[in-house]
Amino acid sequence: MVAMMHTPLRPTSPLRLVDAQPEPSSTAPEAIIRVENLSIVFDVPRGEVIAVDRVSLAVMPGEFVSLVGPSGCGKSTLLNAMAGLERPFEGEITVAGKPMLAPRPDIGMVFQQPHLFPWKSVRRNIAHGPRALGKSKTEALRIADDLIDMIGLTKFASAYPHTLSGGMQQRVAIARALANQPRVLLMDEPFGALDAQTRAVMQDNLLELRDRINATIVFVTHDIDEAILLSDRVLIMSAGPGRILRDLSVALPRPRSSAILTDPAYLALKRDCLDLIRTEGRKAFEQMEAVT
Ligand SMILES: Nc1ncnc2c1ncn2[C@@H]1O[C@H](COP(=O)(O)OP(=O)(O)OP(=O)(O)O)[C@@H](O)[C@H]1O
Repeated sequence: MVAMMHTPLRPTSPLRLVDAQPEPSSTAPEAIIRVENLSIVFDVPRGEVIAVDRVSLAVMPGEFVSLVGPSGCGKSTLLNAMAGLERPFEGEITVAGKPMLAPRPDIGMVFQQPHLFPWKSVRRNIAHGPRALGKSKTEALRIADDLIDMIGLTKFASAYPHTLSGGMQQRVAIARALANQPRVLLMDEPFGALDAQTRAVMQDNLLELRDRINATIVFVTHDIDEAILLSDRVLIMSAGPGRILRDLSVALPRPRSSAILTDPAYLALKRDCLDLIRTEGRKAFEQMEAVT
């Protein structure tokens, strides 16, 4: 297990969710991720799907932002675009001041499946990125060893992926994404394939890791508990075409633990979020039915 090193990011404040930004967030000058008027349209046999529709958002350095919304509302498409994986698009995406036109080593990505190299040990999976970026073997392995320590898998450094549990593999995938010391970590339902118990442990691990690496994280999830527990802000997306419906600031003190999940105030806020998502989900379903 990862050593506990909690640094409260914000002063203790009452439990509440509030609208994060009364003004368009894209006006913030020091954002590390800036999305301006982004639209992404896919050609499909029946015409076009507007996956993302004129979305603007900004993420500050060190922020943890979750994207939630009904299935098919464009969360993954938006995240992929931030990773430079989705072209062409209309609008503009800049990360650390540079336009996102292709994947970059300063932006790490973690998917629902770990996608590890099956023929490489844990250590070499994690060392792969630094090696590819020209680090010496010694340096790359040193980086890998530090991260293996951080994710609590020291005993498994020489193990091969197929011998690890799903949660352990996903920890390796996160370490591999961190090996290039990304300024931004993009995570697409990284715990979506895990059982509930492993998922809860992984959420705790990520909270601890995040305090240690201080990376900016954008996190896609279907799970509103997960979003509120982990995030500084939760962006709720609307059904197709994909738009940001609400931008909610999670004013919960850090360090956080799953104990907050039973707090009555938290539960009331969760209910508000779920109502919004349910309404959007119904709309998405009705739209799908109308098309098919
Ligand atoms: N490569 C593609 N070609 C055609 N349509 C696509 C493509 N990728 C996504 N879409 C469509 O774009 C819309 C948004 O998809 P996306 O995967 O981004 O949604 P999502 O919110 O991440 O969904 P889920 O929560 O189910 O993963 C959907 O209607 C989807 O069918």
